[in-house]
Amino acid sequence: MVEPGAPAIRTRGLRKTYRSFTLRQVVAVEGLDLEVPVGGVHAFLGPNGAGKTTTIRMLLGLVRPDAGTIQVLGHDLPGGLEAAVTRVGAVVEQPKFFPTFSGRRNLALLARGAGVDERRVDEVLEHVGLSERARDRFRTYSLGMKQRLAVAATLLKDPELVIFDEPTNGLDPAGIHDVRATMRSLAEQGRTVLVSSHVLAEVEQVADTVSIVVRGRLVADGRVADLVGSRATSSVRVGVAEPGPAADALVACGWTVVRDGEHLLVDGPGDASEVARALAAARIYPRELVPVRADLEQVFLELTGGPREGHPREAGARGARPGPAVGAGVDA
Ligand SMILES: Nc1ncnc2c1ncn2[C@@H]1O[C@H](COP(=O)(O)OP(=O)(O)OP(=O)(O)O)[C@@H](O)[C@H]1O
Repeated sequence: MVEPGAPAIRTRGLRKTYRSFTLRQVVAVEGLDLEVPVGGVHAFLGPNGAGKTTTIRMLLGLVRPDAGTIQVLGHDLPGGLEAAVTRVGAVVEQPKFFPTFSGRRNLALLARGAGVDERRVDEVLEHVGLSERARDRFRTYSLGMKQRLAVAATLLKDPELVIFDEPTNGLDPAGIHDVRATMRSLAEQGRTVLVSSHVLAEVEQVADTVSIVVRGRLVADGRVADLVGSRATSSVRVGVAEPGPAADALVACGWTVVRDGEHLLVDGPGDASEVARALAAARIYPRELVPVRADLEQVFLELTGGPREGHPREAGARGARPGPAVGAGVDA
């Protein structure tokens, strides 16, 4: 057991540098303080190259840090590595399964090797929703099923902490959905799940808490709901019969307005009632006025330095499809 109140993972001042091919020093992780609470799904987010995989490899004792401390389930690494890893399951890369053996037979072999009762094999297959296909050959599985078999393999030893590194890479929407559901159900059983990703939309729906890293440093952490509520600005979606005059009235208030057909997306007002007042003053009465909650992606873009150029989905207020800009300080 982790001592009450202690996190499942705690790192302090973690640092790792590599030498590149040209002997240039690459700082992968720089003074990282990561804290993952016990229970629930914790998303470890960052753009490509932010140092997520390196951190996970340090947590699993696969890479040696240059500096800093690591505690996993209350065990100090590297001394407590053995005690820690027996309580941790990790899905870090495509595991090697025998292609011509069934999923069940592959797991039975792993169970035997790990000294785990073979009855557990059927439990874990059931858990990841593979019971019906358990006797089919591994090579006939879809990518999502292969990924679920990998999760099942890590569950054989009944780990308290399950770590996924980019688990949805290469999966189709159905596969992504399945992996997400598996993570959620692991958390509901009281386990701690750490999942790294650079695809925010995929983890936002499943994560309770989050740490965001950029260039090896922590830039934000906390509950997803708190982070979204505190960091990103919200906007208001307005439906009006005559968007033109309405946009003029709203822009005159100093707000940013993006037009999307008969809707306007307004950034800047404190809440929807300010928009209603401004429109009423111009004798315009909207048929729809909806606050648009900011999402984790918006927070992420704010923290990681903004959108990639020329990518409309990331280039402005969420909720507005790119539309003609109609106001000063327009965001399209
Ligand atoms: N073995 C290595 N040798 C040299 N540089 C490395 C090595 N492994 C990682 N790096 C570099 O360290 C930095 C962090 O890489 P890392 O794979 O940890 O990031 P990441 O956040 O997992 O990225 P991604 O989302 O693309 O998987 C990158 O600049 C990467 O090129």
